[in-house]
Amino acid sequence: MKFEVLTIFPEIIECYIKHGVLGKALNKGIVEVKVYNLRDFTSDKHKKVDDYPYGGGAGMVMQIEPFYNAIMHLKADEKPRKLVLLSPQGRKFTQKLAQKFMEESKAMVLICGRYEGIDERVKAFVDEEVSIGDYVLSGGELAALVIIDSVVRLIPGALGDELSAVEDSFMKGFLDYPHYTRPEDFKGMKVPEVLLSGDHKKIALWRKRQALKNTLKNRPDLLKNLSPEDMRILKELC
Ligand SMILES: Nc1cc(-c2ccc3ccn(Cc4ccc(CN5CCCC5)cc4)c3c2)n[nH]1
Repeated sequence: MKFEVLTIFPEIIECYIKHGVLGKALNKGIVEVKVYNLRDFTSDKHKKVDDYPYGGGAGMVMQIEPFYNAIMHLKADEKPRKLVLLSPQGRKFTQKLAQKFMEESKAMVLICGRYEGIDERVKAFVDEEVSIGDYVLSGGELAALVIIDSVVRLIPGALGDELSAVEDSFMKGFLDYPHYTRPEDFKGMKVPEVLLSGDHKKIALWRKRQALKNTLKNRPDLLKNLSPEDMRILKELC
């Protein structure tokens, strides 16, 4: 899968993608990330990318021309790609949308604005407008990285054999169970006995109960379409 990122801060993207799972996926050739500096698609000597908003108002707005020039440059190879604009006003990004992007797109262009946003006319050239949450970031780059990271985790082989995105809690529809590792006793804080029992059936049931308990407490909105077994466990918790 190929990601092409349009931004005025390429370093933000370039720095992050070198590390962890993403870095490994890049080294394995499972993923390719190309970052383009929008200033390279300006036509003035000052490489201007923003201007005052028509109609007045605080802050600056990013001009359409650098976005248009960059998008036309990418489209010159006539390869299919999904163009995604990051914005506070976009469609909410979820694990389900990450799965859809991974399944449907061979290549994605992630368009990152800054300042108070970008000229509305850029939207005529994009396929999706996406928000990663109901809060205002300083620009689209962090949102782009969230999308790249969560989509790459879903690519078969990206996580290596020892990990699996399928186990990620949001894939199962509720929150994760608690995790513990050595030491067994840290200043009197002990690991739950069941996890030391070696009884895998009991451990699995304990984990399911804990996951449902966490979900009931923090994200009851996720508790729909439960299996009869999960519903039975949930009823015991109430
Ligand atoms: N999920 C998510 C995505 C983003 C995001 C994505 C792209 C850009 C480009 C610029 N900004 C900063 C920014 C600052 C202020 C406004 C305008 N105000 C917002 C609320 C009232 C009016 C808009 C935009 C971005 C933010 N933020 N959060």
